[in-house]
Amino acid sequence: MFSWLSKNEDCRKQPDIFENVVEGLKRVYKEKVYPLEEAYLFHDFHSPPLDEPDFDAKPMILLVGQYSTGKTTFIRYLLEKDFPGIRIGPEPTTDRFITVMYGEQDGIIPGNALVVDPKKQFRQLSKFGNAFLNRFQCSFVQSDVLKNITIIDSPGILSGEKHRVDRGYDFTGVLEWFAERVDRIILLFDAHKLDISDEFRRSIEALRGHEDKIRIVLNKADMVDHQQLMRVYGALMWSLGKVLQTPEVARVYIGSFWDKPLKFELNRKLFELEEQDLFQDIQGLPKNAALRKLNDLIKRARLAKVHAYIISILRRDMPSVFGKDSKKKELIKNLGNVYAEIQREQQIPPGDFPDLKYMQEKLNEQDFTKFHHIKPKLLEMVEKMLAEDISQLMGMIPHEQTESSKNYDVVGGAFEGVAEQSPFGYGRGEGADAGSLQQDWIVSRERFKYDEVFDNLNPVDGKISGASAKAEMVKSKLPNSVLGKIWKLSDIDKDGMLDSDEFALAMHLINIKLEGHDIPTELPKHLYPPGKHKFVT
Ligand SMILES: Nc1ncnc2c1ncn2[C@@H]1O[C@H](COP(=O)(O)OP(=O)(O)OP(=O)(O)O)[C@@H](O)[C@H]1O
Ligand SMILES: [Ca+2]
Repeated sequence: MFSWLSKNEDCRKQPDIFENVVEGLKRVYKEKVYPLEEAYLFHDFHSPPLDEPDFDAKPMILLVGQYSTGKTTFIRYLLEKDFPGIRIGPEPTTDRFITVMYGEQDGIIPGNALVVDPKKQFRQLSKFGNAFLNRFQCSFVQSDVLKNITIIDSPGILSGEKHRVDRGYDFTGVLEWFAERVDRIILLFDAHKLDISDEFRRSIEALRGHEDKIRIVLNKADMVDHQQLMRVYGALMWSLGKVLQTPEVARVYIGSFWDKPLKFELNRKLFELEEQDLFQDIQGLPKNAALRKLNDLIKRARLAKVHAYIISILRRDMPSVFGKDSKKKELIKNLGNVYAEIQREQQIPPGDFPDLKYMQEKLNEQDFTKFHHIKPKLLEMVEKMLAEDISQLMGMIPHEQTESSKNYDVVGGAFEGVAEQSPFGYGRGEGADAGSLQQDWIVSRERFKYDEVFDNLNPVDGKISGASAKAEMVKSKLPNSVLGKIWKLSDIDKDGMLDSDEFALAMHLINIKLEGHDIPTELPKHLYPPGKHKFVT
C-alpha cells in the first residue's frame, strides 16, 4: 500500500531541507510519525495511515446539514450549473456522499471504483464496506470553480433516524473521516425551519476536534421577514453554543444561496455582505491549504505520542505469566489512572487525550501481550519533528503563499458574477467607488457647494494653503489620522496646497467617510479631477 513510503530512503541521511511545504510534510510523516504510529497500532485505534494523495489533494469543502436545508442547491449556486447525479427537492433527496470534482468532461465514478484508484485520496473509505460504497460517488464537472477546490455533498440528516441501523453503514464514522481531511466544513441551517434534531446534534459531535474548520450558513434567510430572522439567528447561536462546546462560536453567514429573486428587498445588502465574507473565506482555502495540512499533522503527531504512552504503559503493567485476562479487564476499567499517570509524568494536557470510553471499547478487542514496550527513540523523533521540522515548514508558508497566490484563485461560477469588473461586484457604485461607471467626474455634481467654501478661504493664485485647508477640514470632526489620509489623496500634484478641484475632492472624500464607507489607500482613477489625469499612478 505504501510504495511511496520506501522511496527516498537516502533522505534520512541528509540534513532536513524541504523542497516545499507539502513535500516536507509527506517526508516528516513517513519518516518520523508513521514509525511511531505503526509500532503502537495507531491505525487500529484512530485513523488509517496517511497516503500520498492525502497530502496532494485539492482543498475540500464538506457540506453537512439536516435534509432540505439547501446543501445541493448551494453547490449548484456556486457552480452555476448542474453536476452529474444532482437531485434537488423538498423531500429528502441526496442519498449519498458525492465528491464534486473538476473534470475535463462531466461524468460519474461510483464509490467501489473510487476506492481502488491509487491517485485519489479515498482508498481508505473502503473500510466502511459495501453499504457505504454503494452510496458514494464522484461527480466530475467542467467548472472553473472546481479547478482549485473540491466540494463534497452529503446526504441530509433525518430526524428520528438511527444512522448505523437505517443506512447500513457507519454514517458518523464517515463524517469523521471526511472531517479529518477536509479544509472546511460548512454546516447548513434552514432559517425557515430551525429545529435541530438529536441526530444532527450527534453528527456535529462527530466533528469534535475540528471546530476550527467549521463555518455555519443560516440558509433560506429570505423565507422569513426581518424580525423573524433576528429571532431565528438568536436561537441558532444559542443552540450552537451548546452543541459546539467551544468558547468562541463559529462564524455564521446569513443568506439565501440560490438564484431565485429575493422576496424581501430589505435583505439584499446584508446578504451581499455575508456572501462576500463567505466567498472570501472559500477563496482563501487553496492559499491556506498547506497551513491546514500542517495543522492536522501536528494534531495527529500529538495524538500518536499520547497513544504510544498509553499502549506502552498497558504493556508494562501486564503480568508475564498468569492472570492475563483478569489483568486486562482491570487495566481497561482503570484506564483513567493510566491517563492521569501520563498527564503527570509527561506534562501532557488532558485535551490531547482520546475519549476514555472510546479507548476502553477499542482496547477490549486487543491482545495486550502483543503491545510494544516504550521505545524512547521513536518518541524522540516525533518530539524533534514537532520542535524543529514543523517550525521550519511553518516558516516556508508565507513565501509559498505569495509565490503561488495567482494560480490558487477560485474563479468562475458565482465567483465570476461578483468579480470586481462587473457593476454587480461587491461594493460597486458605493462609497469611493460611486461614479466609477459614469463618464463625468462625480465630484462635480456637488461642486457648487465646495467652491463657495473654497472662495471664502481666500485663495492666492487659485490655491489655499495647507493650514487653511486643515482649519476647514477639521470641522468634519473626523480624526486627524483619517483627515491626513484624505489630504494625501487630495493633494494630487503634491505641492502642499489645494486648488479648487483638489479641495472639492477632499470634501467629497470627507463625505464618503461620514457616510460610513472606507477611504481607499490609493485614489481610484475615476476620482482624479479631469485636468489631473496625468498624475494617475
Ligand atoms: N435559498 C433557498 N431559499 C428557499 N428555498 C431553497 C433555497 N435553497 C434551496 N431551497 C429549496 O429547498 C429544497 C431543498 O433543497 P436541496 O435539495 O438543495 O437541499 P439539501 O440540503 O440538498 O437536501 P437533502 O439533504 O435532502 O439532499 C428544494 O426544494 C429547494 O428548491
Ligand atoms: Ca441534497
